[in-house]
Amino acid sequence: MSETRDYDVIVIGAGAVGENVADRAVQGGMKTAIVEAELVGGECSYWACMPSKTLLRSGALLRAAQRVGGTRQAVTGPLDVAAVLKRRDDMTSNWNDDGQVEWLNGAGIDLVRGWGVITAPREVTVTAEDGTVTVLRAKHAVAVATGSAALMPDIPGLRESEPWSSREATSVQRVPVSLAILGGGVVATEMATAYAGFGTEVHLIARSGLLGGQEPFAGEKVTESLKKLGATLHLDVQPERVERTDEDGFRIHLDDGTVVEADEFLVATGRLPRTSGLGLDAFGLEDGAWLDVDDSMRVLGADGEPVDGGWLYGVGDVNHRALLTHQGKYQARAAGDAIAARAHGRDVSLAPWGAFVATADHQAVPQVTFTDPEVASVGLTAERAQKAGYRIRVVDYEIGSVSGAHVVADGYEGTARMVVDEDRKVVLGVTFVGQDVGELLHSATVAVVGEVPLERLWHAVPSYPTVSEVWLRLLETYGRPEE
Ligand SMILES: Cc1cc2nc3c(=O)[nH]c(=O)nc-3n(C[C@H](O)[C@H](O)[C@H](O)COP(=O)(O)OP(=O)(O)OC[C@H]3O[C@@H](n4cnc5c(N)ncnc54)[C@H](O)[C@@H]3O)c2cc1C
Ligand SMILES: NC(=O)c1ccc[n+]([C@@H]2O[C@H](COP(=O)([O-])OP(=O)(O)OC[C@H]3O[C@@H](n4cnc5c(N)ncnc54)[C@H](O)[C@@H]3O)[C@@H](O)[C@H]2O)c1
Repeated sequence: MSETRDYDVIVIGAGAVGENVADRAVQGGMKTAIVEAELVGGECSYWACMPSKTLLRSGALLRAAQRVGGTRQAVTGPLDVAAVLKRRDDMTSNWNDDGQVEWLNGAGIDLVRGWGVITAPREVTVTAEDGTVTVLRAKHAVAVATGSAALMPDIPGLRESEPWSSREATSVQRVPVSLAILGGGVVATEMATAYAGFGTEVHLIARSGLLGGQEPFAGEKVTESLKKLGATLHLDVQPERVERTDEDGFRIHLDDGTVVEADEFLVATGRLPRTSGLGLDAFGLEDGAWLDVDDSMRVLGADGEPVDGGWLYGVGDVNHRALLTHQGKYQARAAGDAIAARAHGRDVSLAPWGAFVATADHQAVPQVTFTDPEVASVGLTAERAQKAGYRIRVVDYEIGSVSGAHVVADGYEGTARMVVDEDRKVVLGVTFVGQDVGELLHSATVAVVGEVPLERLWHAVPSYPTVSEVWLRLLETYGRPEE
């Protein structure tokens, strides 16, 4: 026997993204249910952003204190790793989602716990852990916000050796003496920074340089800093095979002949979409593939048209546009509002920068990588801008030469890059690398999204003495455009 319930909108996946789709739909007058198989709050709250940033924060502060005369003398002890883990446990509410469920209740969203599968157009069948089956029918839309999972590459012996994914690395209860990490991306570099700060012997194994896709100096500076933190870097190599040691550790054979041994092995080689077994193949979509969507997040079929008349949405990691919480939540606001507007028969324009579209996904995505130094970037790198056909000029400035940076840290080291569209005299992209630059990023995002002309940016005066004065230095280095 199964119960059937009717809604306007059903959201599958109660991560940060699904929660926001549901919230906007409810605010648009839609009766909405959200389906969740694990914890309400999803990856970000329990195994990604929040625990990882908490694991990084204490080490970052300790090092920041050691860079300032006066506190350097006062703060002399090592990190209290147990206290760091305790703070992380508090941040994840000990992997209990009561608080988030309370938020759903307050927002007027019905929670249905269990595994959701799309069993017919606008119909989701949910099987709870105890076997209870509930059939949910939506009058208007089903939004898939099922996120992504860690990708395990095909390396002989890797899967059988049961390495860590980001889930184990962020929820660790006993820090290992040694840790090997595979990957040169965001998860790998952040976790290498966190664990090196804990005193773990870290081996980072990457098939190329670090933080590919960012401006080259970002990866170079993070490489230097990881070495300073005591990590051993194995760059431009691949594991050939992996085996367990008699001591229950890992032995990783690299293709340059090096053998790395470590107590734990974190694989951080990207993500896979959580779309397998969701029932999407019945609508002509490939099972287990990323979802292709339009700017209002309607899932598109192979013909480039919204699937089955347009009731199916794909929001957040699952559409592979930008695997970031803030960008997924931005998509969610657009999708939730578009769903409600369409349900009310209102026109939903897909024109750029409107209320129902996630235009910024295309070339104005901000991201902070919380390594030490932090890497904060938005928009296009010089390489991407050139590939996109822009006529550009690149302006670099050493952040350490800014007075505000001298105050923040003795011998502050960092670099800023501004990529300018020479035809329109607007900023296409900005990258800051340095201590605490994450908090500087939103100024760049406003400049890029607002397409603020450089001549007007000269009138946006950064306060003295803050690190933000790097904006003035970038503009001065570029030269004042003539009227
Ligand atoms: C280690 C790490 C650190 C990160 N740090 C940052 C950061 O600092 N900043 C940032 O912006 N991004 C960060 N990210 C990326 C961020 O975590 C993701 O972009 C974000 O979690 C995506 O949200 P989502 O709601 O799309 O998916 P998820 O958070 O994965 O939520 C999807 C939910 O759907 C549920 N689900 C899946 N299938 C079903 C089904 N069939 N039925 C019912 N429920 C289902 C899952 O249980 C899950 O709760 C990090 C990622 C990792 C791995
Ligand atoms: N601070 C943040 O914003 C933050 C933090 C962590 C994760 N994230 C998000 O989570 C997503 C996943 O992070 P990630 O670090 O796993 O992915 P990533 O795409 O950033 O990096 C993957 C790395 O693995 C390497 N790789 C891929 N396949 C490989 C293979 N077969 N063998 C060896 N190396 C291989 C790549 O060269 C790359 O260096 C990212 O897209 C990121 O946006 C964001």
